Formats: sequence, C-alpha cells, structure tokens
Amino acid sequence: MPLADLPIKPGSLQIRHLAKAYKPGHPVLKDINLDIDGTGLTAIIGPSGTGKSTLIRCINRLVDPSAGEIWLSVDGQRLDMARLKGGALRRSRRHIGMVFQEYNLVERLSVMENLLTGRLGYVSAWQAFRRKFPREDFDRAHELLDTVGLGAFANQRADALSGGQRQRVGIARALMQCPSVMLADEPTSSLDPKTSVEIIQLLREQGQRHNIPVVVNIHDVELARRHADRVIGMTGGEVVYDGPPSGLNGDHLDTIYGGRAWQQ
Ligand SMILES: Nc1ncnc2c1ncn2[C@@H]1O[C@H](COP(=O)(O)OP(=O)(O)OP(=O)(O)O)[C@@H](O)[C@H]1O
Repeated sequence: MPLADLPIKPGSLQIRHLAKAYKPGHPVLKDINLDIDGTGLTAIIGPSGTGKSTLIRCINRLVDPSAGEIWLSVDGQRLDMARLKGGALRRSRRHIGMVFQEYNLVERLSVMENLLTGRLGYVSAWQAFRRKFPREDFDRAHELLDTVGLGAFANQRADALSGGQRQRVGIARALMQCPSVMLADEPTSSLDPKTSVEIIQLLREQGQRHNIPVVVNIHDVELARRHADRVIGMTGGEVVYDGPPSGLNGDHLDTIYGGRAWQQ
C-alpha cells in the first residue's frame, strides 16, 4: 500500500452547546450542536460575520470557546477539545488537519520543507531544529505531492507557486499530520472560480481517500451546492439548515442570507 494511504485513523466530531463571545454579552456562536463523521465534505455557508470561521477555529482551539463541548473521537479515544490545555492540547491538535484561506506557507522554504512542517508535532524539537526528519516522512511527502498533482514541485520555493498550487501544498501539509479530521477555513476565497472548484474537489477526494471527514467554510453557495455532501447554513451564530445540498431551497437561503435582494 502506498505510504500516502497508510497511517490515518478516521475520526469524528460531536459538538454540544458550543458558544463563543469575544466580548461579554455579544455571542458570536449560540448553542451549536453538530455531529460530523464519515467521509463526506461538509460545507458551512452563511453571511459574513456569522461565526463560520469562529466555529472552525473553536474546533482546533485557535479560538477558546466560551461554553460547550467539542468531542473529537479517534481510535476509540474521546477528547474534549474545548477543555484540553498545554501538551494534551498540542498532541490532540495533530489529529486535526487545518487548511487556511491564505495558505500559511513559509514562503522562503521549498514545497518539501513546507510539507515537513506538518510533521513538527511528531519529531523532537532537536530533530526539527536540525531538519532531521525520518526517511518515511520524505517518502510520504513525495507521495502526497503526487496525489495533489505537485509531484514535480518538491524543490520549488513556495513563493514561486500560484495560489492554487499553494493551496495544494497547504492540503498536502495538513495530510502529512495524518489527521483524523480536516478543517478548511475559506480555502477558496483567494482563488479564481475554476481553481476553487479544483481545490474543493481535491479536499473531497482526499477525505474519501483517507477515510476522514472534511469540513469547509465557504462563501460560494453554488460551490457548496455542487460539491458538498452536506451543507450547514448559519446565520447570527446559529445553525439554521443542516442537510443535503439537494434540500437547500430558496426559503432556506432567505433565512440564511436574509432575503433575496442580494441575488438580483
Ligand atoms: N479575534 C476576534 N476578536 C473579536 N471579535 C472577533 C474576533 N474574530 C471574529 N470576531 C467577530 O466575530 C464575528 C464572527 O466572525 P467570523 O470571522 O467567525 O465570521 P465569518 O462568518 O467567518 O465571517 P466571514 O465570512 O466574513 O469570514 C464577527 O462579528 C467578527 O468581527
């Protein structure tokens, strides 16, 4: 079996009564309850400022929730991401692969070096400092680069890549972690429409290939409708639609986006 397919253990998320207020009395997320598992791509849609990024960032604890539970299950183990601290939080984050809107690559490093940063949670600080990664990490990185279509770019500097290529590197780097769940925070917002479709399809394919759920924040309703397996519609910090793309109708979009004037 190719190394790129080997060690990932599928995970699931159970979110219960999740709330977040950056300022007391001004809730951004209000009582979010979601179960996310399986292998499909879940798209979170909703107007700007409705809390989509905050939700994604609470799951991997880039943002601290104000209340609620975020249970990450991996290999029979259940971890409440909302409560973990210190080393336990760092270790549990390895199970969550994160893809960002602005790629978050180290621009002056090569594609290969960027991928290897996905292994930093697994090697010692001394190994990382000396860039002494095990042979398997290099082999896995090469295979993942092939699967995201960048097999010939391992030694290219990240700042020489297009936006779409950078996002492919971002996806491969997240997969280097052997994540049990993948999260992507507006991964297509900086890309043209064709590249956006390719990136969403790639995220979905990689989720299926590695047998893990993928959760993506997205502004483009049509992209979500065409390529997601499940759509979560949010407005005002609450989930107002949760179901298949085929069930999302004009009334739901009215509720999510507040009327139809924006469509004309
Ligand atoms: N670090 C922060 N400190 C204070 N307020 C914040 C912070 N991050 C986000 N907010 C506020 O929380 C609300 C929700 O923001 P969030 O980025 O989660 O929404 P979003 O739905 O992802 O929006 P967009 O689609 O525009 O990215 C907004 O009012 C935003 O100003």
